[in-house]
Amino acid sequence: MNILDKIVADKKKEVALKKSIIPASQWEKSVLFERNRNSLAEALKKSKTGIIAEHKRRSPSKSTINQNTNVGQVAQGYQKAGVCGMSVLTDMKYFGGSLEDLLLARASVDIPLLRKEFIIDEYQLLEAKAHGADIILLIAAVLTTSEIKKLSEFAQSLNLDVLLEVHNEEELKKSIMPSLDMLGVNNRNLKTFDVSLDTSKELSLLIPDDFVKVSESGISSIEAIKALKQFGYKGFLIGENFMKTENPGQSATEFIKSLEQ
Ligand SMILES: O=C(O)c1ccccc1NCC(=O)[C@H](O)[C@H](O)COP(=O)(O)O
Repeated sequence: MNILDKIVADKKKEVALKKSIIPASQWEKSVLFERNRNSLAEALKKSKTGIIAEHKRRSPSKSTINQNTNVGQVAQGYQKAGVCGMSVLTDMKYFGGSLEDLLLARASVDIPLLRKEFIIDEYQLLEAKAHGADIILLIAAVLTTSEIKKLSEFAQSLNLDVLLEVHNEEELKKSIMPSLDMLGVNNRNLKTFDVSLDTSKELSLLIPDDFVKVSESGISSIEAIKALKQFGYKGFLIGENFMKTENPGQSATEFIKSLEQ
């Protein structure tokens, strides 16, 4: 079993347990359910820099990155830096995140917030909405075409942006549909952890122009972003490069300043 299979197997058990404890109807009572989304897709279309900064304490590929974070402070630092949006990992077992992290980030900033999670069930979309997310992630490697359709249409009915993530041509071909707002190419193979920015470059030509293109993972230099922009990318998801420093917000500020020069 590869790591992605393990994560998804654990996630299925976690979601089943949560559903047995907290009914979906409970999430619909959250005051955040009435909140209008702050669209990441729209922010990226207007932005010159396109940075989406992630809150990531640890990961299967890198183990501990930054255990001593205050998610509210990190969110404020990212907002002050001028990022287009923030990604908040909510998986506890493999990434040390939680839905509370998402809620604390929401309480601290107005920028678009992505719930970074392994979504397999509509219940998780209700949780995302109830904890202040503006965007949800769907990972093509773990979903069928009909699951992507069902989940993305449900997300849109909840007024959430949908970022669909692919890593190869097969995943891309099975996923393209009108209920997606952004297409993300993950440069990291989630089964082997190999990272190559060439993945974004190679797949870019196959992504229809009507989707906002996002390049994800392994990005740590201004040069890499300039090169990816040539391939039509408008968004750049960066986690470890900011989170491994003592002050992720400050690191994002310096990065964005260099990008603007
Ligand atoms: O980051 C991992 O090791 C990982 C392993 C298995 C599944 C997902 C994983 N990461 C999720 C992400 O996509 C990244 O956190 C995100 O793109 C930021 O990547 P980076 O800038 O390389 O931290």
